[in-house]
Amino acid sequence: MENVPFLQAISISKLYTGDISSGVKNIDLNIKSGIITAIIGQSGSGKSTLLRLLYGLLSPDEGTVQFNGERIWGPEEKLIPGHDEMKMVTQHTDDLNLYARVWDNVAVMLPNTNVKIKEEKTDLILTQLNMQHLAKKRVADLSGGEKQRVAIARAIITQPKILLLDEPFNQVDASFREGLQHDIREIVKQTGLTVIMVSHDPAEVLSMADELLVLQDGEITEAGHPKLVYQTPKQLYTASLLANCNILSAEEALLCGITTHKETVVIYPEWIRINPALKTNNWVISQILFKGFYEDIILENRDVILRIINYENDKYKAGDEVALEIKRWLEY
Ligand SMILES: Nc1ncnc2c1ncn2[C@@H]1O[C@H](COP(=O)(O)OP(=O)(O)OP(=O)(O)O)[C@@H](O)[C@H]1O
Repeated sequence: MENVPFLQAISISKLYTGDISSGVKNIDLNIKSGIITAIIGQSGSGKSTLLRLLYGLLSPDEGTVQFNGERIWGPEEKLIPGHDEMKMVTQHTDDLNLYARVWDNVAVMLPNTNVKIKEEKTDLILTQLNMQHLAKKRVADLSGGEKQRVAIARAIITQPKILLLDEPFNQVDASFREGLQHDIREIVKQTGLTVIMVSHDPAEVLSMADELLVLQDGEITEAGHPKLVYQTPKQLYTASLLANCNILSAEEALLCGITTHKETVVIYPEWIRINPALKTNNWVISQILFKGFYEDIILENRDVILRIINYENDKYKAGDEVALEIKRWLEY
């Protein structure tokens, strides 16, 4: 079939108990195949609801979801909710057999028709997810992050067309999270798997996603490549979700030399630098926070506070008076 959208939501709405402030509203969506689409939004913005609607775990009140042109039926219409060609992993790993080995927990997802293929595929997926060393361990003896890897391996081994991830890295500590994110990206690249992930972690969605959807109060308010959405967010909501930005009123922005007719000015920390060549030393460093290979510097000018990133550690100290160069800003 040519030109049939891969996964499409057509004007779907789902309101819980008739409450118009919960759920999702009138969402039109085209998920492209073979890429990672990330959905980001504040807590309660409807991310999980949207994911469950796409998977068929919830029925929309209005609209339809179509996968390869066929309607996805919700739990009211289907005995076993969900879709055969999709797998969903959440932060709960309840369906793992705690007392069985990791290898068996993964292998059990495949049929017994060809034991050799079953063994090869299980070994392959454990290698792809860098967990061969865990193969013989009991799931009960694993850390939260390792259990999460097992859940992802179980989902991927059946070769679904779509993998839905609902905050799957929450249990995984920061040092292992990046490894797992990298492994999933590699699998997407190698196999053409389509991933739809929900997260509230900007670093995660910016580094993993090919396409970013921003959800606000149950509606998609922005969509696009993460770099584009980050650099030129259309809404203040998006900027404050994605960046730890400085938000100033128009009056406060005057202290940065910015004149605007809009209400609010947003300056990302990396758009500001201390420039010793400028002689207007009207900002005072109030705090320097050591962050490893960089520092967060907090500056004050009257009642206005700015946070900037400085990669030249130890060049400045609290109390220094400095001049700032603002390279870019956004107005709302
Ligand atoms: N089963 C339910 N019954 C009633 N209200 C619900 C139900 N599930 C979710 N909601 C409400 O719908 C809104 C969206 O919830 P949802 O879980 O989709 O948001 P979310 O963006 O995934 O939030 P979080 O990041 O906190 O997980 C919230 O206001 C939530 O309280």
